[in-house]
Amino acid sequence: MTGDHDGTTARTVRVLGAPLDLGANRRGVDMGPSAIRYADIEAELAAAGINCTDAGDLSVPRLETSSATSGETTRNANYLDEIGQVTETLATEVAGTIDEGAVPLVLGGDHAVAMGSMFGAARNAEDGIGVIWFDAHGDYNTPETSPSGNVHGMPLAAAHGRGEFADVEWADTPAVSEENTVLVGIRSLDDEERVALRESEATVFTMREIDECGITAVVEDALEIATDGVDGIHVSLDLDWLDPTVVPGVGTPVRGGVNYREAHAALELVAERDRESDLLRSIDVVEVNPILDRDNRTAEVAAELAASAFGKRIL
Ligand SMILES: NC(=[NH2+])NCCC[C@H](N)C(=O)O
Ligand SMILES: [Mn+2]
Ligand SMILES: [Mn+2]
Repeated sequence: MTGDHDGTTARTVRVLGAPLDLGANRRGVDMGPSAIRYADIEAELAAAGINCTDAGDLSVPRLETSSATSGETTRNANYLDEIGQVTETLATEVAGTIDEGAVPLVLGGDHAVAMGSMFGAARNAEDGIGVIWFDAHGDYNTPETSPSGNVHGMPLAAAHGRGEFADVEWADTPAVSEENTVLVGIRSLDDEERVALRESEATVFTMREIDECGITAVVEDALEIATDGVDGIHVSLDLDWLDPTVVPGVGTPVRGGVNYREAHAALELVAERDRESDLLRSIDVVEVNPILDRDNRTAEVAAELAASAFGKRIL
């Protein structure tokens, strides 16, 4: 558990910028942390009654100066070694933040940063952690199955130690419990990724389940499954979870996503459950690409959703 907290004692949040873009094949996502700060995440969190400190950005190798040639060192997982250097540092920061009794809010960067967040969140979690993965994509490829070689399509499979990731010690995170992993809002899977997800013990709520049961019922179920028997959960929010009409600034948009209110409803439920039972260990908010955005809209939505996850309410 991450400390006592009954709704009156506010959470302390530590913002960690992770401007990584080596996991995606479209540049610009490295500017995500700046854009989300520009959207005034601190004011949004203050409105949620949150004490917030900003630890700045991790240093990240630049593509321009990187000596790695994609694919050569690690088969079909571009820049995997460089990404590992970043996520190892991030994991240490995340674990340290949790030790201090604060909640790390990781601002991506591409979704590969979640490997570091989960690794750090799982450290010192005796009973393991659950994960709720809000995304259009499964991010369940491995180097063997990925059609793109982009590591941002692999972080969840990496945490579960699938395929080649079983031998990557900074990625494989046994304390991330597969049966406590829940994906929500999925609508784009590659063929082999679909097979891998079906085989896994993770629960997948696709857009179809949201259509049928509504976002509230789905997220309540997700919280139930993710928190069962573990020390807490990591929440990973890929902005492409939302419909591209709401968030134009993402690199891999997929139509048919959740709308603005559904997204808030989901994260408000996370906050509500956290108030009751103190389950939130860490959050990441990823894949905001300001180059593709319009008027910083996607970063604003990212900041607002983070505030909802930490308890900002309408009334
Ligand atoms: N975090 C993301 N936006 N992931 C997109 C992944 C897209 C595709 N499934 C791939 O593996 O290349
Ligand atoms: Mn995605
Ligand atoms: Mn993703």
